[in-house]
Amino acid sequence: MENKPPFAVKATSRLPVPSSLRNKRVLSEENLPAIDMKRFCESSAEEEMIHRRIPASIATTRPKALAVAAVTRSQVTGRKSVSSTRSGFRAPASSARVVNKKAIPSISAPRTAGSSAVVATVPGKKRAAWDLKGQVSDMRDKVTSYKDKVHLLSGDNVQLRRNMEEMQQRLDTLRVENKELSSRFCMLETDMKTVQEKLQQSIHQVKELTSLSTGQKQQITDQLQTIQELQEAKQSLCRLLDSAELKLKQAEQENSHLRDETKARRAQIGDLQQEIQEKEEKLHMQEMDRRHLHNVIQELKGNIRVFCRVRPLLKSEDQKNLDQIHFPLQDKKSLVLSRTEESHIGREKEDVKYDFSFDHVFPPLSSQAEVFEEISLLVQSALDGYHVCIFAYGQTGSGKTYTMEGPDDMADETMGMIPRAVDQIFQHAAELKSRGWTYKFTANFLEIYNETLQDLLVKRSEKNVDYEIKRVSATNEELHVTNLQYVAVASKEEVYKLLHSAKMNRSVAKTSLNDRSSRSHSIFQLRIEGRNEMRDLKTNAVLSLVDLAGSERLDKSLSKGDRLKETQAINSSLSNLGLVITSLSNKDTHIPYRNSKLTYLLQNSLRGNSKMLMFVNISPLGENFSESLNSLRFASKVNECVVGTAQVNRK
Ligand SMILES: Nc1ncnc2c1ncn2[C@@H]1O[C@H](COP(=O)(O)OP(=O)(O)OP(=O)(O)O)[C@@H](O)[C@H]1O
Repeated sequence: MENKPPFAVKATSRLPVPSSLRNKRVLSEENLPAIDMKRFCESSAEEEMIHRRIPASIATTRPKALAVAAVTRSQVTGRKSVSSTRSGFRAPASSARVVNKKAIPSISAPRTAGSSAVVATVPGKKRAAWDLKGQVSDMRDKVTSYKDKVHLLSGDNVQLRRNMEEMQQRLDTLRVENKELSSRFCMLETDMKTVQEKLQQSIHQVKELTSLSTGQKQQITDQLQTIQELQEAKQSLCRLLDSAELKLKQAEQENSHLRDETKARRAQIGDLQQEIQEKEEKLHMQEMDRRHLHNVIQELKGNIRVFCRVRPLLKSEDQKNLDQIHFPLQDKKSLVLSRTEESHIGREKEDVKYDFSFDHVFPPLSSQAEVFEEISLLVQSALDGYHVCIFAYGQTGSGKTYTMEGPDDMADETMGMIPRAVDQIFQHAAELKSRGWTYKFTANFLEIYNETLQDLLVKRSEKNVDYEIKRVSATNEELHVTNLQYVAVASKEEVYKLLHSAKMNRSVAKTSLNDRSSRSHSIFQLRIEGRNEMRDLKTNAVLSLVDLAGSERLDKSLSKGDRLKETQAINSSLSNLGLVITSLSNKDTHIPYRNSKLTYLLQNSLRGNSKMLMFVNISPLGENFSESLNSLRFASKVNECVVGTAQVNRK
């Protein structure tokens, strides 16, 4: 900050100014009156400050008066002026003159009068030495004149004292004013400091604002650039929008065209749907007719049919040991068993022929597929809601298991009737889905050994439970076996897994129980529950596929212990099966189902309203002739039976 003199500040200040200074504005050395410096020097330090402001000219005012006196004295005494130097106030005469003229005009008047009196008393001539009187008179005059001068100077002195008092008063006033001004100055300085601080703050703020503004300017520049980019993007989007709108218009036109087309198509679909409905109805009627005709054929054929299958000679078997089996006609229904027997009289040997005719005869080279083709319609009946039961009857080793299940190393070609039937059932069920049919399947697999039931889906080690055949309820004729595994299956693969595990469980038994599998009946059952929501139809049927125990008769003399018991049990159940079929054929009031576990379990599938098929399996070996003959005779009896008309289990 610039250090300006305080008076300069006062000159620009708007604070009130004392009247004595109002016209002078600035207190200068010219305006100050003459001051008694002796007294002035005795004043306080504050006064000293003022003294410093008083120019030297003021100090010279006193020596001026003394100088006049000194000059006059020198003139009187005739000595050279020394007093002026003695006073200690040496000032140039010119400055004394300036003070006299400008600073104190009021004092000069009495002094002027005094000086004129001194001048008047000085004579122009010198008195002669002898004129002592004259000289005394002159001296007296001089004394008188000096007295006057003293008197005048006393007056001057009084006047000067008055002036000095006035000046002192003025000085006091000025001091007060100065004090006020100082305090104001202090206040102003404080104000100024505050203002300066504010100014600094403002400058700082300005700087900050400037930097902020620079940043904002940059931001604005960036934003302007962004705006430009956005505008460009907007323009390109507008172009896209235009093209999209154009496309939309085209699409709308296309859409309305398509709508018209859809309308026409819908009408077409309506017509077609009606047509489909009519055709479906027709198809349904045809299906019903098919089932009816199928049933009629079954009836004509008899509800129980018998197929004879002769197994081929195995590699391990002797070719010479071949039995005399002939297939005389091409109708695939006849079979002739012949051998040379002794005549009645015992002298001659004669060829004896045994003719048999069945629903179908399969020679040794018949494939599994050919056999299944003949039973597939029967299997289909199970999906239609008929109980179906297929047996394999024959002596041990005649090919029953091969026919029903297939060989151990099963392939697609050698698959037996059970896996083929399962395959067909699931395939047809899937096809019938489009006609509104949905099916639920439940499988079980058991064996009957010595008139006891065993679950083939459970490992033998876990079989410590009793299996009892019971009716589901008093009003429901359906049967179930307690503790037996009834497994819900949804695909043929799931059933194949069950068949495999049953085979494994059975093979364990085979080694531990002396080929028990040949001595037991194995029964695979698949319950098929169909539902047609559209037509509110339900079907419920059981497909039973049975591999019967070997039917050979053992020499009673050789049968002992368990073997005898087994044989008796097998013979009992097989003969009971024959009895049941005969009773059905005879339309007996009592059918002896309860005589064996086999007939009791299969009673619902052995009724007149069910469909039955018996495979009679024959060994080609000559050594098995008698057993083959027995089997064929049994099968012929069954084949002669007419057990009634099959009925669909439909609600
Ligand atoms: N049609 C056939 N083609 C080829 N091999 C056959 C045929 N039928 C049976 N076999 C074979 O004959 C043998 C005996 O057949 P399988 O075991 O099926 O007789 P089984 O009557 O079931 O005997 P078991 O009462 O002891 O079970 C098996 O090795 C089997 O592979």
